[in-house]
Amino acid sequence: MSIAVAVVGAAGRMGSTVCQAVQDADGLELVARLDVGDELTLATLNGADVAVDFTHPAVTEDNVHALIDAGVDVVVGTTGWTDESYERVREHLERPEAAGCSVIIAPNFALSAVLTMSFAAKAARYFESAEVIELHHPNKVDAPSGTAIATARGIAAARAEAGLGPVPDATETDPDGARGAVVDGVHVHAVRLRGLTAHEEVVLGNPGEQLTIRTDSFDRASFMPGVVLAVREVGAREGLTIGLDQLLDL
Ligand SMILES: NC(=O)C1=CN([C@@H]2O[C@H](COP(=O)(O)OP(=O)(O)OC[C@H]3O[C@@H](n4cnc5c(N)ncnc54)[C@H](O)[C@@H]3O)[C@@H](O)[C@H]2O)C=CC1
Ligand SMILES: O=C(O)C1=N[C@H](C(=O)O)C[C@H](O)C1
Repeated sequence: MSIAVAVVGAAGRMGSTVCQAVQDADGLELVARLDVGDELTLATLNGADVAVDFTHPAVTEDNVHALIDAGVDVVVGTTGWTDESYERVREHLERPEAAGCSVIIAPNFALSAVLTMSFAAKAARYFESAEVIELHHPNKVDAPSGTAIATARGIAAARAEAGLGPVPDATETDPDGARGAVVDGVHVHAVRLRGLTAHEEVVLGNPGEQLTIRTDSFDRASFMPGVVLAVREVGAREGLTIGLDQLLDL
């Protein structure tokens, strides 16, 4: 039996690519293409088992709650999630009327990006310094990227677990924010450049040495195997899953 899939944000860069990937995937059937202005109801979802959301950070949480209310499993690639918004989804999924629904939210579905996050967290405890540089197309609406935030948080957690203190940094004056955003103590720098798609570099430093871990998504095709895997797996999971790494044997 095939899995019926609705795509929310279907007219966008990712949504349109996901529609094609679903149509090309064995055992998946595209039953609805929804975009801004469409309601998310049983009728518009057109019998979907799973809805995939690639929309906008300002609307994705509301979409997920509406999709759970409509009784479908949800796969989310949209960024902008916080501990608080994750918690609200978790609580929603625990309500009796949401029984049987599950949600996967991943800041990045590309294997190279998922491995970059994993390798960076593994390496972090061995280095005094760690910074994240993300580089994206100039149409991206949010900065830093969801992937960079997740990477920085993974590095920070590993450093804390290893008992490392703050990264060394003698900066005394930085009126214009040249040192970038600071996510859990890790500096994150965002580049927006015509010609790029989605890229990230993690730089880790010790006296006399540097480790660079880099991921490059040259094409949105890079995200599709991860999205299709999540669509296939979401029905077998319970509650909220955060990150594609949870579906891989890393
Ligand atoms: N997790 C991952 O692997 C990836 C995540 N992303 C994220 O996906 C999101 C979308 O990125 P793009 O496709 O590049 O953006 P986009 O701007 O090309 O597409 C977004 C689409 O969502 C639609 N939309 C906006 N509000 C809506 C609403 N309330 N209901 C339904 N549709 C609505 C827009 O009309 C548009 O068609 C961003 O947050 C981006 O960071 C992007 C690439 C990979
Ligand atoms: O907007 C994008 O393009 C991307 N967004 C995600 C993010 O913010 O991490 C994933 C990937 O970097 C592409």
